[in-house]
Amino acid sequence: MEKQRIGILGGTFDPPHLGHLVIANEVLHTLKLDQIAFMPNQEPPHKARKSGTTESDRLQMLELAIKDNPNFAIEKIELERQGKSFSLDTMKLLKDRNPGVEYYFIIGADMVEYLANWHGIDELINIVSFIGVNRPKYELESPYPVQYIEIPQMDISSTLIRERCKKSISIKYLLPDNVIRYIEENGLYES
Ligand SMILES: Nc1ncnc2c1ncn2[C@@H]1O[C@H](COP(=O)(O)OP(=O)(O)OP(=O)(O)O)[C@@H](O)[C@H]1O
Ligand SMILES: O=C(O)c1ccc[n+]([C@@H]2O[C@H](COP(=O)([O-])O)[C@@H](O)[C@H]2O)c1
Repeated sequence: MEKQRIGILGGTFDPPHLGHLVIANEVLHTLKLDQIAFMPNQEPPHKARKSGTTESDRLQMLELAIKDNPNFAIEKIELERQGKSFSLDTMKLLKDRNPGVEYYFIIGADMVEYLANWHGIDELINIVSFIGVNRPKYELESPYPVQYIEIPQMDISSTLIRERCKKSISIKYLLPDNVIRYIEENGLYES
């Protein structure tokens, strides 16, 4: 039987935005994958989260963001354990749980540049295939094996959205309307 092929888009998703959705869709179709699993981390290994949102906020926003796409799913494995979410630990666990699945780990160019600093990267590259996508202001170059996929450039980040909310600047069209409603109804990112 052929292995199932799943793309993992790991992230903090604080909040999820159109950049994430476009990446997922482009990689899904270019590589003809069976599914893209959005994988929210518990605690990002390389940056501090100061936005004040809860794990439940991030998860609910992600659920809203992907709900109309049958090829998108959420992988909650990193929310099951406390502490920094090192991708090596996660992917070993996922491979053990699902030996019949081939995993493609999708990263933006900022993470491609940072790959040398990932915990246990030399082991991780033997477990997953890395897929790199372009992102404005970052180079798509790495000494590690990364397959590059060209996507429409989008200079959108969660940081930009949080900053705009703080200054009461419109975030319309940068992320799905139902996620914007969640942010407004729950007063996220206001201070
Ligand atoms: N606009 C974008 N273009 C390309 N890749 C992106 C884009 N936004 C996010 N990514 C990639 O998606 C993954 C998850 O990103 P993350 O959830 O940290 O969003 P972010 O916008 O980078 O967040 P923050 O601004 O809070 O650092 C990372 O691999 C990141 O490189
Ligand atoms: O394992 C690591 O050392 C490591 C270092 C930096 C980032 N990552 C993972 O890369 C993904 C994108 O990170 P982020 O913070 O941009 O959302 C997310 O799944 C992180 O857990 C993993």
